[in-house]
Amino acid sequence: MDRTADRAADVAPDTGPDTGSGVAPDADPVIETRGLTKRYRGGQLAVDGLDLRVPGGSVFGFLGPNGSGKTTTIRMLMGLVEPTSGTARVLGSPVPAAVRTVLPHVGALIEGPAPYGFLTGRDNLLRLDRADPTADPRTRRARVEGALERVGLGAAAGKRAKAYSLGMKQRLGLAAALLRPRRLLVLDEPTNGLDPQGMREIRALVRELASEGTTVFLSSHLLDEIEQVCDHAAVMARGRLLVQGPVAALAARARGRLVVTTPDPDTAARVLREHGAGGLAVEGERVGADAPPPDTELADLNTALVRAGVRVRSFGVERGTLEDAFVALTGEGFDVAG
Ligand SMILES: Nc1ncnc2c1ncn2[C@@H]1O[C@H](COP(=O)(O)OP(=O)(O)OP(=O)(O)O)[C@@H](O)[C@H]1O
Repeated sequence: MDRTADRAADVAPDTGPDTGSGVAPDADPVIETRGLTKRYRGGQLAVDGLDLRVPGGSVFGFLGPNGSGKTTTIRMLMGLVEPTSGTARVLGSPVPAAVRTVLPHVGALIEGPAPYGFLTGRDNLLRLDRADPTADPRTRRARVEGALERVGLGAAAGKRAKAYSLGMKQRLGLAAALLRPRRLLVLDEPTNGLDPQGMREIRALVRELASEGTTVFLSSHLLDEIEQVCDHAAVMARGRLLVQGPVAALAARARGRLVVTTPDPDTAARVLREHGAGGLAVEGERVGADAPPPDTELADLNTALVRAGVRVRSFGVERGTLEDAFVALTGEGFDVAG
């Protein structure tokens, strides 16, 4: 394993391009853990010395393959699982000690949502709202209708929940979390089991909520989901935090690939090799190589290709992705099956 994987690295917020998140780097953390660890009774070390910092106002992606410890972490943050050691603060208060004062400000969607199947979606929400002693009964209807509309369940509100698809149940769970204003939303794999359209809708909703100032902490095993929705991320593997920071800075750590498209791929590969390029791969008319070090003058490389008679159709460095960063950190592929 790469040595950098032995210690979680923080990526300095100001090293990457502007993420457009509007999150000040020194914003008070909404979630902060120190050495948070969970060893299950069977001896399984599910979370190992986690130092997590989620800035206020961020859309924070908690990324890792299945089994990397995301759900266990979320359960510790919500006071559902007792940590073996370490500390955690949510909205500035220690959990699990202060979980009763913290949780009313946190909307959580953990595990598969389990509405009452014999009740309609609307009646499920009315029931939940009624169970909340702080909810004003006079505004209950409006609150419930507002939450239903927000998640796109307005038209299906009168159907029994047992007739709902998984995606509709997921939305109903989100609507329940949105019945009162929340400072923090914690969503465990919110798009799991959804079709592409359902995924797009949930992602758009997450962005909308974030734009209103709610911090969103969402776990996912989907790299592209984190890149699309989140401005900050932490990457987990085997219970340990590999890296955290702004998504743009994380992706920038991966050097990306130099890609040349040409009808003369063999000559191009030879010239690149002669100029010290590593990781060469030829695929049809596409020649890829590890991106050269930042001090390399790309124009010189291009000139060398042309001088050698390579007809260059396109030439450039493709930006590194979070997946590249993950592979660089772990030396492994991002295996969603765990
Ligand atoms: N209640 C439990 N008892 C024993 N081991 C557990 C328990 N819950 C989870 N584990 C183990 O802890 C490790 C981390 O699991 P966890 O569910 O936190 O990971 P995850 O990243 O959320 O994965 P997934 O997306 O599959 O839920 C796994 O090896 C899992 O088998």
